[in-house]
Amino acid sequence: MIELEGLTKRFGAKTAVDHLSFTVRPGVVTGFLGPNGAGKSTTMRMMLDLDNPTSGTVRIDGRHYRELQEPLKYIGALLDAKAMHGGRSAYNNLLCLAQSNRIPERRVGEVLDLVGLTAVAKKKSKGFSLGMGQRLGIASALLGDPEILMFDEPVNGLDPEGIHWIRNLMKRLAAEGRTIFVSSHLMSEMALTADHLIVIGQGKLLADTSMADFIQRNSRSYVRLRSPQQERLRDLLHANGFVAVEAGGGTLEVDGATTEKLGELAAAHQIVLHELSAQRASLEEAFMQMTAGAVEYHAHGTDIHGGGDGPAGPRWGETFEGV
Ligand SMILES: Nc1ncnc2c1ncn2[C@@H]1O[C@H](COP(=O)(O)OP(=O)(O)OP(=O)(O)O)[C@@H](O)[C@H]1O
Repeated sequence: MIELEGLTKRFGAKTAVDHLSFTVRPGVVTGFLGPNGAGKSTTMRMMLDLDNPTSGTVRIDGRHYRELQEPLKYIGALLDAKAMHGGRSAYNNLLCLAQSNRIPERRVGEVLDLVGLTAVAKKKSKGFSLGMGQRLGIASALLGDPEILMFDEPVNGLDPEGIHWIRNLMKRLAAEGRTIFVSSHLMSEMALTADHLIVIGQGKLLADTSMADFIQRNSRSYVRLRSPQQERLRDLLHANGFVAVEAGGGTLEVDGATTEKLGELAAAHQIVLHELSAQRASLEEAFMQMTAGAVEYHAHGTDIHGGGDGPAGPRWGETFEGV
C-alpha cells in the first residue's frame, strides 16, 4: 500500500504537486492520470525518495522509502527507461542492482526471461531500442519480486505485442495481490488496464474513483437520432422541450432523454427514423472534460465557469466522491 498525505512540491514559484492525498491499494491496477505537466512524474519521484517534498508525506507499507532496507524487495519502479548504464550489458545492469539489494543472481535470468530479453542479455543496453529499454526497466522493477510496482508511462515505445504484454503483466501482478500504480496521459490505455483511477490536473487531485464509477459519472449520455425528415424532427423535439444539437452526418444529439421517449414521440408524429441509439461518451472524452477545467483555469487564472453555464460535469477544483 502507498499512502500520500498532503504531498506538495514547489519548484520556485511553480507548484508541481499540490497537497495530494490518496491511497494506492493492493490487488488492483491503479491508473494515475493527468495531462502533460500535471505532476505525475514528480509525484512518483517523491514516492521513491528521488525528490524531496516541500511538505507532506509518502508512506510505503507504513514506512518512509528511506526506512526500507533493500527497497527493491518492497517497491519496484520503471520511471526512466534510459536510466540504465548504457555501457553495461542488460545482464550486468540487473546484476549490479541485484547485488546492491542482496537479491540472488539467478533472479536476473528469471526476470530477463520474463520480459523476453534473454536473447540479448549480453548486449550493451545503449544499443537497445526504446521498447527493449522499457522491457529492461520493467525487468529491474521486477527484480526484487516486490509487492508494490510503479510504472511511469510503461507502454511508451512498445509495439502492439509489447503493449498487450505489459497490460497483461500488470493485471497478473495485481491479481497476485500486489499494488500496481501506473501513470499515463492516455485514457484509452487506462480503460483497458486500470480498475481504479487517480486523476490529477495542475498538481491537484481531481478524482479518486473506481474506473466504473468514473465512466458512469463523467461520460455524458445522450441519444443520437437520424431521420430523412430532420427539420421536422428537430422542430418536434424543440416543441417538446428537448435541445437537439446537429452533430454532422445528418444526425441530431439529444441530452437528458431516453430512446423510448424519443422513439414514441417520433412515431406519434409519423416521423421516420433511420437511427435511434443511446450513446455514452468515451473515457477519453470524460478525461478531456474533467481536465479541461485545469487548462481553462490556467488560461484565465480565475473562476472558469463563471455563471455556471459551462459544460455539465466535473470542474477544476471540484471534488468527487472518494476525494
Ligand atoms: N526539476 C524541475 N524544475 C522545475 N520545474 C519542474 C521540474 N520538474 C518538473 N517541473 C514542472 O512541474 C510540473 C509537473 O511536471 P511533471 O513532469 O511531474 O508532470 P507529468 O504529469 O509527469 O507530465 P508528463 O506527462 O509531461 O511527463 C511541470 O510544469 C514541470 O515543468
